[in-house]
Amino acid sequence: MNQQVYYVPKVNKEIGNQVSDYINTLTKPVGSLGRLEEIAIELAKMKNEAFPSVTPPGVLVFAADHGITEEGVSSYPQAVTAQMVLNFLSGGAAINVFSRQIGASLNIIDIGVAQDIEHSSLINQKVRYGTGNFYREDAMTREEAENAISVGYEQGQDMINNGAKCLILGEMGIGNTSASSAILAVLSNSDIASLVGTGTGISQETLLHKVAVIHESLQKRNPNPEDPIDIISKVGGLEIAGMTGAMLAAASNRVPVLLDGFICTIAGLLAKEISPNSADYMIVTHQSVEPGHQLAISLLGKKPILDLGLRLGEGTGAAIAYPLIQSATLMLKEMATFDSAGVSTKR
Ligand SMILES: O=C(O)c1ccc[n+]([C@@H]2O[C@H](COP(=O)([O-])O)[C@@H](O)[C@H]2O)c1
Ligand SMILES: Cc1cc2nc[nH]c2cc1C
Repeated sequence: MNQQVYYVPKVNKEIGNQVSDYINTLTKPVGSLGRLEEIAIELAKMKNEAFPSVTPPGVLVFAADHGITEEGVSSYPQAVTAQMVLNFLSGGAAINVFSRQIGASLNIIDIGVAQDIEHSSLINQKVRYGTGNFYREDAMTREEAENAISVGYEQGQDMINNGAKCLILGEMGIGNTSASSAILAVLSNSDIASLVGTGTGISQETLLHKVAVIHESLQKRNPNPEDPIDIISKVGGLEIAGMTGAMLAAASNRVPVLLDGFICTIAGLLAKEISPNSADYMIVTHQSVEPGHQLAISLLGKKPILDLGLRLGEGTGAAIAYPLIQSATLMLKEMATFDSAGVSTKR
């Protein structure tokens, strides 16, 4: 296997206990800020700081194409990936709107779009022109899978070096719910039919076809469940591997990562396979409509914050949840304690 090693420190449980005690001294009934209190404690453990900050956030959107689209598994043509990249670059996509709303820098990375795109703001890190159609051939070579992870790692590191205090990861790739479902079936040893969803919105008839295509592909490709690089190279996606790499960079730097929907969470599972401690730096921001998402979240050992019926991708759900995570940090930093405010704790 000879896989590259990514060092990720353990989170600091001790500081988590201290912050938990401190939260109980703030001017509110004990436990009354519910999930926000848990998030504040998690952030403190990740950052090894009593008063962690997540401001400013940095958003990375990885775009790539999927050869499996040749099998008719998506309701949109492959060309939409490149068209949406241009839309991201001109500021009109949902992730542009929400990134502006939360004051985030937004980087768009072409890690494997099937056509050349010329734009001064595009980060061109194309590993190859889309994946191979995994119904007929491997999605990519092992080397390409490793390169895509390295590209993601470098992009994550750059965003952190430029001052991002948390990373929001998103993707764009027509066909990537098929790749993600295939990866999840391998990692969870589950029946593919229970995981596959309608992605961008296919009919029930096409859904049955999608299940059959992925089922047969898995039999033909037979990825090794113990080897995440093998899984990526057989049935994966370049943008998925890119997000995995960015998550490893964040975790190595003790920077929290806000996970978006189904595809992003699958990248999280791969990062956890590569470096188990990395999962401790991930926050699952929402529950996507894709049926496999619930299983993926539970394999990460997480609870989603929001359930808004989202199925867009691009990092949008994570950007929408960001203000709540910021609220958790501001609660810690700005609320008065009973002592300092002269408020009584007992009747
Ligand atoms: O994030 C999600 O949970 C999600 C669920 C369904 C679809 N998507 C987006 O839709 C595209 C993949 O859908 P599909 O049907 O082409 O496999 C891809 O660009 C994703 O960003 C995203
Ligand atoms: C229009 C469109 C926008 C998207 N953003 C993420 N995935 C997408 C898929 C489509 C089809």
